[in-house]
Amino acid sequence: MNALAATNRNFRLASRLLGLDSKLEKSLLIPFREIKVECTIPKDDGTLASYVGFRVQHDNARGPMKGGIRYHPEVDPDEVNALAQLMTWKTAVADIPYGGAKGGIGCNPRDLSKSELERLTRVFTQKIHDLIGIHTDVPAPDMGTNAQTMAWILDEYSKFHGHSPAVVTGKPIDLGGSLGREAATGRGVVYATEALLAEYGKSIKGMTFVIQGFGNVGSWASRLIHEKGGKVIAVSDITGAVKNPNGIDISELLKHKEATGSLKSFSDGDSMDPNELLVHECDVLIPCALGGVLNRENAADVKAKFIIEAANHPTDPEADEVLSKKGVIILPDIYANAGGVTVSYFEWVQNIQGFMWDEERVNMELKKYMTQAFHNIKNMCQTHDCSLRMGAFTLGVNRVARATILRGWEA
Ligand SMILES: NC(=O)C1=CN([C@@H]2O[C@H](COP(=O)(O)OP(=O)(O)OC[C@H]3O[C@@H](n4cnc5c(N)ncnc54)[C@H](O)[C@@H]3O)[C@@H](O)[C@H]2O)C=CC1
Ligand SMILES: O=C(O)CCC(=O)C(=O)O
Repeated sequence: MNALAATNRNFRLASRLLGLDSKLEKSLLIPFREIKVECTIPKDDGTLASYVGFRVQHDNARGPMKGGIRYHPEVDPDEVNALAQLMTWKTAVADIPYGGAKGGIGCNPRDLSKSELERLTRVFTQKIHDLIGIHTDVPAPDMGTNAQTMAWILDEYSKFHGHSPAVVTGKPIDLGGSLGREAATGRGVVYATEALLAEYGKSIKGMTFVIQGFGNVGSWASRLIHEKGGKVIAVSDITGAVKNPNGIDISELLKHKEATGSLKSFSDGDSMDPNELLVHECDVLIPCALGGVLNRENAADVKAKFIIEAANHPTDPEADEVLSKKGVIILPDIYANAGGVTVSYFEWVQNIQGFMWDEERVNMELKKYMTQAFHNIKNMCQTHDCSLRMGAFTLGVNRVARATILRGWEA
């Protein structure tokens, strides 16, 4: 099932649990606006190359639309649509005053030089600058993009609209970024994991973790879990996978990756088949890379007791069913990875106030939001006698539905 069909399915299940009116259900599913633009840039060798960029603005009932921009070869309209919709429910679950959006460009950032990436980002911004804005749609980083990408968007956008730091979040600190934003998604994953494990009388210390993806989210989650005494026994990224049953020294792995650009040939662990990683024996599995990685092909073989969805949409509905039957507890993406957008919200607030918070305050507020959201999800699980995924979906969808009705949807 593709990402959009899966997301629509989860939304509809939540809508039925909430007893939403069918016309409202339909209106909440249809995106506010879908943008598709052609971006042609000169490559460094003087030839021209064309790429397709997307921005899907899903819903703005609760506030400006918010969500990352992804650079990846598999970016397609359905996936961006699904990810935009997930942002709508995610911002509502986190209870931050935003709607949902997502963007992407179908390209492989690893094949582009820094100056080619800059040109591509600037052309994309030129095509969408009239449709984004501080109070309409605020982009941020996602897979394949980072603080530098946001700096280029800010610069290009500001040529048309004047200096506007709050138009993007996840910016470099020197351009108005927030302390703590870079680590925020991984840190939020850790707070979410702690909240979940506490329900089972467990804590991170001493438990074994397997982590897929060692980019922004995966590396920060690994680092913080390692610092809290968790044993990260296997990690993978696009370059390969490494395991060590005694626990990988994450600071050494970070240094190795920095020096070689790869997880290969790490001396403090053995290399392993990346396909084996998701079914490796562990207490907690944390996918931090692509969507759809847990599917009908591998779900039955998963050995983890807990899955924390740091990636967006890592588990397709078929796998969800198999894993639930096996008793695996899944903490859903629209909650587990909400730490990133929550600190993006703090960044936007700081830009609008023209006042910078210290990192301690950012992390303390993040913990408060993540803990509160977990308790709200649990309440929904009790009310509707449902899984954590449906608890999160009913929480998010209900808040968006209420805002939509209050704004006069029936008029
Ligand atoms: N950056 C953020 O603040 C947020 C990111 N997310 C989600 O977290 C996930 C990761 O995002 P980032 O860390 O920002 O991206 P990133 O681009 O910094 O890192 C992605 C990582 O995934 C790895 N990867 C790619 N293909 C892989 C494969 N086939 N097998 C194993 N590893 C593979 C890459 O090598 C890299 O280590 C995505 O699903 C994203 O949507 C969710 C919320 C916020
Ligand atoms: O920080 C943000 O605004 C969005 C992060 C994002 O794209 C996500 O949560 O999937």
